Amino acid sequence: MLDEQAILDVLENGDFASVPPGFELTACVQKTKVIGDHIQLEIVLPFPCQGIKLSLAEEIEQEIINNWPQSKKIAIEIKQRLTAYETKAGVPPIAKIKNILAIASGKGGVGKSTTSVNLALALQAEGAKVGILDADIYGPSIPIMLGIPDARPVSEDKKTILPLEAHSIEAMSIGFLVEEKQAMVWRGPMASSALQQIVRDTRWGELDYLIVDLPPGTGDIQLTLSQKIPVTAAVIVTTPQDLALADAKKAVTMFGKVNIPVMGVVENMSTHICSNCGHQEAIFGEGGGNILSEDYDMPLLGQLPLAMSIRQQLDQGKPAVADDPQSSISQTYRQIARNLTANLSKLAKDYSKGTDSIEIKTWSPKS
Ligand SMILES: Nc1ncnc2c1ncn2[C@@H]1O[C@H](COP(=O)(O)OP(=O)(O)OP(=O)(O)O)[C@@H](O)[C@H]1O
Repeated sequence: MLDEQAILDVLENGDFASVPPGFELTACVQKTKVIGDHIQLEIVLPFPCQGIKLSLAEEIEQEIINNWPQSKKIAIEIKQRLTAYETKAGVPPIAKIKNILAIASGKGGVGKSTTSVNLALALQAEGAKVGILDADIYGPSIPIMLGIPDARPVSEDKKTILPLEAHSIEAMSIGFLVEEKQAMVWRGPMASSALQQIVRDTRWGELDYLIVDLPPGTGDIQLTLSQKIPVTAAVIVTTPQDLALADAKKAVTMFGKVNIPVMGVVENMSTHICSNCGHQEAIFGEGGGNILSEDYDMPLLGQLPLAMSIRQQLDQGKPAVADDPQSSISQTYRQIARNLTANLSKLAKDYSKGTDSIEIKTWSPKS
C-alpha cells in the first residue's frame, strides 16, 4: 500500500547518488503526505545543498515512481537549515558566527590555503553565508588568492575592524594588518594573541561558517588557537606523499588532544593532469588520503588533482570555484563542501546560537 511509511521505506532503501556518503536522508524528512495517488514530501537538509537539490528531488521522484508506478502527482520540497554545533566548554563564542572550521596541515606547501579559499567559495556557492580568516601568520596568501592583495580593512570605531569582501564572502587576513617581515619574527605567544584579537575584533556579518586557514604545523600557535577560539571542527589537508602524511597524522593527533573533532581529510595533488594531453599520473604516490582516513576512522572528503588551472586561477585572484563554478574541479570542491557539512551534522547542536534563524531554499517540483 502506498502510504507515508512506504515513502519513508523508499527513502531508506533507495540509492541516491546526490546524497553525501554515510548521510541518513530519512532523518531529514519533515513531512510526508499521501492522498490517493498524490504524494507530498518535505526534506530539510542540515547542510548547504544548492548543487544537489534539483538532482536529489529528481532521484527521489524517480525512486518513488519505480516503486509505485501508479503515483501521479509528486511534490517534493528540498530545504536547508544550517545550525550551530557545540564547541568546547569554556571558550566564549564569537557573535554572529555559527560554526568555525579550522583547515590544517601538518606540513607546509600541501595546498592548505588553496583548499581553504576554494572550500569557502564552495560553501557559499552551495548556499551558505561564509567568511574566511587567513591565520597563516608566516605566509598569508589569502588576500592574493582572493584578488584583494592591496585592500586594507577600515575601523570605524577604532576598536573593531570591518572585514573585506571578495567573491561574495567576507575575508580577513593577518596579511592585511601586519607587514610580513614583522610577523615572521613573532614568537608563538605573540602570534597567537594577535590572531585571537583579529578573529574577535572583526565585525563579521551573520556567518554560517568561518573558515580559518591555520599556519602549517602542529606547534604552539595551532594549539593555542584551537584552545582559545571556539572551533567547531577541523579538516586536514594532505598530499598522498608519505612525508606529508606523517605530518598530517601529527595534526590529527593534535586536534584529538584539544578535543576538536576532525571532520575528514582532503587529499590535494592526488594526480597530475597534463595540460596538453589530459593524461593523469599519481606523481606523489597513491591512496595516501585513503590510508589516513582508514587509520583514523574519518572520511576522505575528496581529492583534487595537481592542475595548472588551479594555480593560475589563484594567481589571478579568481579561485577555481569563483572563476568557473561549473568546472569539474569546482564541482569537486562543492562536493567536498557538502560532504564536510553533512558530516558536521552528526555533532551535537548548539541551540543557543539561534538555530531557527534559517535561510530556506525550496525546489518546486515539475510534476
Ligand atoms: N591542486 C593544485 N594544483 C596546482 N597547484 C596547486 C594545487 N594546490 C596548491 N597549488 C599551488 O601550490 C602552492 C602552495 O599552495 P598553498 O599556498 O595553498 O599551500 P599551503 O599548504 O597553504 O602552503 P603554506 O604552508 O605556505 O601555507 C600555490 O602556488 C598554489 O597555487
